[in-house]
Amino acid sequence: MNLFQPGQRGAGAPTLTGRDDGPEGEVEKGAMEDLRYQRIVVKISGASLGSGQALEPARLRDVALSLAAVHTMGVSVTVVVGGGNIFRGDRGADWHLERGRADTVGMLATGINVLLLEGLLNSLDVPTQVFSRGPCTGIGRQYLRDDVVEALASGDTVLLAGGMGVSGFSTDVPAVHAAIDTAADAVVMVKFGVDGIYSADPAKDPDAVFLREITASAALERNLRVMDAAALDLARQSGKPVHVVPAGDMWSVKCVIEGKEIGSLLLPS
Ligand SMILES: Nc1ncnc2c1ncn2[C@@H]1O[C@H](COP(=O)(O)OP(=O)(O)O)[C@@H](O)[C@H]1O
Ligand SMILES: O=c1ccn([C@@H]2O[C@H](COP(=O)(O)OP(=O)(O)O)[C@@H](O)[C@H]2O)c(=O)[nH]1
Repeated sequence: MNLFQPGQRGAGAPTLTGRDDGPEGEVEKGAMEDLRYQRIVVKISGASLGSGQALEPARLRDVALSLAAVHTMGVSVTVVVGGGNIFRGDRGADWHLERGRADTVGMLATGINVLLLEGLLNSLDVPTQVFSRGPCTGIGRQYLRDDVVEALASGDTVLLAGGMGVSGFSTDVPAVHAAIDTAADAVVMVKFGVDGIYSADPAKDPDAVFLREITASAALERNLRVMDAAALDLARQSGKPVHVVPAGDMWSVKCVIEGKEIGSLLLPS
């Protein structure tokens, strides 16, 4: 078992292109045909934005730098941001909230994260457009597929707030959904506290075994909880590959795009 800690490899003072991070930090623009993917959806788990705390500026900056590096490569990116660092619907009972209301709070939390991430990306000269659903409506523009596709075509990085905009989902679902909507090649899920998919939750089962690849059907059958079942099923149906990579390696998304072996691959079938 190999659980990464956030910031493990991002501790230096990375440049926009990540050139200070050794060979895997090098980013060259212009060789698009050499890249594994040219259009992706990145799901950022809220917990990645603050190790231990809800939000840490240094963690947000690492995430923004990693997305800036991907933008520099010329890759088209839609970013779906979670809210679990601030609030999750399944915590509602602690706050005497019924589930629907608690999910509304969770969706609003994704909006806070998106606004902060947008600010950091803009400070790095990454052009962004924010789209939103449900209770986050008013942050950026309403999510409309054609507008999102147009924003990506203009070269802007798209940020999505509010998940699907309705109760009962995690933000893993809108990540796969956005990949379908934007005809993305793949989804990259940046997960906190884990470096990929395991045979069981490695935080609970010391005998959990790392799985380099697994099909979505097998993950569903084995009830693996690295993402929610609805997202697994959507990945299976849509044929979109989903990479699960560690938040603790700030260049993990770039590594996936470059075709390097990192994390686990959920194969659609
Ligand atoms: N089969 C599994 N493989 C990997 N991680 C798993 C698995 N089942 C559950 N997990 C948990 O999923 C978490 C990552 O999901 P993430 O969305 O980042 O966190 P959260 O669900 O807390 O928001 C890890 O911290 C890990 O403990
Ligand atoms: O379409 C959605 C997406 C999210 N949520 C709520 O928002 C919370 C935060 O999202 P998520 O748990 O996916 O955040 P992450 O764990 O990825 O940070 C969830 O727990 C849900 O309560 C929701 O109700 N509908």
